[in-house]
Amino acid sequence: MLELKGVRSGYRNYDVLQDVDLHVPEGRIVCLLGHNGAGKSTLLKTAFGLIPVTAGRISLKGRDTNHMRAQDIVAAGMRFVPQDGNVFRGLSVEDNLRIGALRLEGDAAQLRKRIEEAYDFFPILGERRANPAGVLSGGERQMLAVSIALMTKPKMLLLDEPSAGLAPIIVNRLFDMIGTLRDTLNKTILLVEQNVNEALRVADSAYVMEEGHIVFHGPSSEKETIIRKLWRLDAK
Ligand SMILES: Nc1ncnc2c1ncn2[C@@H]1O[C@H](COP(=O)(O)OP(=O)(O)OP(=O)(O)O)[C@@H](O)[C@H]1O
Repeated sequence: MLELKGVRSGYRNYDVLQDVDLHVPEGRIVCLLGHNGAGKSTLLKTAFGLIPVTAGRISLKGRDTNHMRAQDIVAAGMRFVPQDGNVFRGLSVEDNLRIGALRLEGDAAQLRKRIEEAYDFFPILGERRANPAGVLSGGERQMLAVSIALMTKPKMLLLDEPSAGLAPIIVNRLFDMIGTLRDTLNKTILLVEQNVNEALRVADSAYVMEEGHIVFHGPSSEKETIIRKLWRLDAK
C-alpha cells in the first residue's frame, strides 16, 4: 500500500530522514518506534506530503506521491491524524465530522450516512454529538480525531502517537479500536508510538528508527529484539 525507498527529507538545509526504506502492506498495521527526535513524525509528515522529499521515492498503491500535495494524497486514499491539534476544540463533535468529510459537504445524504457510520463505530461520539470537542476526554478526542479522518473513507491511516497523554486503561481500549479498524474496516495503518507493548500487541510488524535511520524491521512477535534495539543494547 505505502512504500518508501531511499527517502531523505527534513527541514531547511538538513535532512532528518536518511535513506529510509519502509513498506506498509495492505490491510496491515505497521508500527514505527524510536526515541524522541528519531524522526518518526518527520517520516509521517513526509509520507503525507507535508515535508518535501529531497531524495528517494514514495508511492501509495503503486502511484508516485513524491510531488503530490497533502490534499491530493487525501484524494488518493490516505489520511493523517497528527498528535496535536487534531480536532477543532471550539466546534461540536458533529461539526468536526462535517469538516472531516471535506468535499462531501454538498451531498447531504452521503454526509449524513458517513456521520451515522461514525456514531455506529463510536457510540460515545453520537452521545456527545452536540458537545464542543474541547470538553471531550482524551480518549474520546482521539476517537473523534480518527473519525474525522475516516469521513473520506481512506484506505490508509497515518496515526501519530494516538495514546499520548492517555490513562493506561484507555490506551488499552484505544489499541483494541485500532485493531478493529484493520480487522473490520480493512484499513491499512502506519502507527507511530511510544507505548511499545500496546503497539506491538496490535501491529503486524515494526520498524525501529534511530537518528533518521531504520535500524530494525521485523514482525511484532520479535519483541525482545525490538526492545533491545530501543534500549540500544545491541552492538551497532
Ligand atoms: N519544524 C522543524 N524544524 C526544524 N527541525 C525540526 C522540525 N520538526 C522536527 N525537527 C527536528 O527533526 C528531528 C526529528 O524530529 P521528529 O519530530 O520527527 O522526531 P520524533 O521521532 O517524531 O520525536 P517525538 O517522539 O519526540 O515526537 C529532531 O531533531 C527535531 O528537533
